[in-house]
Amino acid sequence: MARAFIYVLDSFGIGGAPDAKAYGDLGADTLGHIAEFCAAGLGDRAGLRAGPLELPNMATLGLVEAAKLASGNYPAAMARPERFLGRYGAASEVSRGKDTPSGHWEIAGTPVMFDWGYFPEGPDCFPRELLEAIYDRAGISGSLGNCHASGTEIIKRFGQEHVWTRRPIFYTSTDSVFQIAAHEYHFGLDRLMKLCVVVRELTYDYNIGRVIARPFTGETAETFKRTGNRRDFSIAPPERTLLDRVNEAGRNVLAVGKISDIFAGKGVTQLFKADGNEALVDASLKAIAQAGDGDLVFTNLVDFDMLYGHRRDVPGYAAALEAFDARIPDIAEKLKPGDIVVLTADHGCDPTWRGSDHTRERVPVLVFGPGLRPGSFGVRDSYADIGESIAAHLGLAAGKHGRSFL
Ligand SMILES: O=P(O)(O)O[C@H]1O[C@H](CO)[C@@H](O)[C@H]1O
Ligand SMILES: [Mn+2]
Ligand SMILES: [Mn+2]
Repeated sequence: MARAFIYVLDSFGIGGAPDAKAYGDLGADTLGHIAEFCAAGLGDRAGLRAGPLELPNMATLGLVEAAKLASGNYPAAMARPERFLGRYGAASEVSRGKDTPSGHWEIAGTPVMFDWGYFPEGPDCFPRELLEAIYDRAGISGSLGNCHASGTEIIKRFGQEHVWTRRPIFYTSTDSVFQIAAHEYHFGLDRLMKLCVVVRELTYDYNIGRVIARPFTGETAETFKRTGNRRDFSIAPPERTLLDRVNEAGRNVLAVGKISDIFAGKGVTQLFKADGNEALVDASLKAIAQAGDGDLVFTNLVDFDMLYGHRRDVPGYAAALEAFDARIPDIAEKLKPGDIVVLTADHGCDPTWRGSDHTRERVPVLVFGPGLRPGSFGVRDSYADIGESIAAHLGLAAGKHGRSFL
């Protein structure tokens, strides 16, 4: 029996990317800064959490050692275990984008060696001819926003006008994304999804990685709230990924959360949708219970990034890490001989950093399973080593990128 379970803690970087400076991210360190803030009493929030960051299970799997390998520093005030229950290391990203698809595809053995298209900073960031084509094809009279923005801020700013005019809110970020916020009832969820399909079609020529539907509810700037009905319309990965390779070998890929969207459905056998980290972990446990010999369960935990990293919310991020850490025994309990679990991340999103975008960082790679020999495999040059290690574990032929550390 050999099965593999990947959990991507979306945006859980551990600093130290060798090329961080080129991204304006020199010194960014998601874990390091959260630990530092918590140690200084800046991670407290009444009713949520207090004190130094405590991640006892991930620490036992090698997290603090991985952080030291990646950034040169131990995270502040975190306990350092003497014995480890997992194999650990850190990995740098070779893909040029510090975005979700680039990170996930590289984890799945397929780095992105081309440049994505981006929309420039400043007002009217979308080309006029693209907007005209969208209005024409979708039958809408115009749009609001049309700038770089944080998704929660922009619905506060334009939500009311959107409800009055029914014009969708268009915005982007330093990622290769075209995001569309619209009210679930006043605009309509189905209408938003159809609009995204049109925009997806029209943005292939601009080499845009994702069109993202960001539905929200509420009636005032104070009560507007994004819902769990977000959907990502991604372009397909440029080459076969680990998911296709598992699939072509006649095995199943069980995709939990955003994974299927991120891979444009390619190689996915079965989809498990859930909203929020807790429900996503529950869904992953169901997937694990169903997984057979040779199967892959691939889970994305989006809250770290969407609710806390982009929102620059240190206590929120710390509490979410602590909550996930407490679920690790639930995962460990489900393991059978021959199973391996990989905990990793797709990029950083340091909640102490300027702005609201992702940060270029190394990521932790924590591997555990019955009978797996503990110890360090050092800093890997590419996330692709993760995909190759899983491929080797599942008995698949070697791929084009990366080397197994198992
Ligand atoms: O600010 P919100 O809407 O959460 O957007 C963020 O989410 C996008 C996709 O993950 C990123 O590109 C960033 O813009
Ligand atoms: Mn991400
Ligand atoms: Mn993000």
